Amino acid sequence: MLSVRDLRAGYAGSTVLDGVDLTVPAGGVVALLGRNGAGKSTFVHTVMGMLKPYSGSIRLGDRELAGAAAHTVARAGVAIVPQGRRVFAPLTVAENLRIASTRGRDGWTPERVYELMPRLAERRDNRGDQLSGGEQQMLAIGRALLRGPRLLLLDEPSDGLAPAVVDQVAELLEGLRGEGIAAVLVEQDLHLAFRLADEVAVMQKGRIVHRSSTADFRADRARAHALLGVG
Ligand SMILES: Nc1ncnc2c1ncn2[C@@H]1O[C@H](COP(=O)(O)OP(=O)(O)OP(=O)(O)O)[C@@H](O)[C@H]1O
Repeated sequence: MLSVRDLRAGYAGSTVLDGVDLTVPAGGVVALLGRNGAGKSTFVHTVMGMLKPYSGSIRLGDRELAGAAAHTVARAGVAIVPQGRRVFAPLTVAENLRIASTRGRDGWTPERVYELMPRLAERRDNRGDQLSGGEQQMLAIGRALLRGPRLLLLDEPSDGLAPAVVDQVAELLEGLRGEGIAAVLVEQDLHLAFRLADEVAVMQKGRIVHRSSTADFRADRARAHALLGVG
């Protein structure tokens, strides 16, 4: 589904991604873990076409996307839920969803998003900046779904949310499992990552240094500690 090979990218000539190899099977969820500054956000931005790679390959199915502009990558079926959520603050929930759903691909409509997230339906006339952090996160996910993605890039969906709200976001993302949407989940919250992901990839200094099933990763606490500095 997603197949990234020897991807190199960075900022103004500096190298952050130093030869990343990562595959995500159709419908599979891979948690991308790693310490601060490892290059996880840079990776999702590069896959999304927001940052042009220096070299390497990003294939979605049989389509090469390395170097393509973000709107081309989006049309190919990739959607991002960016870190910090980035909903349009002056627009209402309904307006935020409407501008994201110009194509209504794969049957995703605002009504279907409201069914999945009843809280958003209740808040449909509230402005983006009147929403709680959790509601903003749900709106950001709803906006991404309206693109009808085959691959969802989630950059720290738990960031800044209270544990109870993280739980709601987790339930929402679990509810998407049957949709066959593949996902790369960048996450510092290991409980959330383990709950949602089938597989774990660990990035260190712009390279993938470990890849295993989530179950295997969880079973080896010493290795998790060595890779992530956590117990
Ligand atoms: N816009 C930018 N311009 C220049 N350097 C950047 C930019 N964004 C990130 N970097 C640098 O790239 C490196 C990787 O950052 P990145 O945000 O990809 O890491 P990360 O693994 O997502 O970290 P975190 O877990 O803290 O979000 C860091 O050294 C960072 O300072």
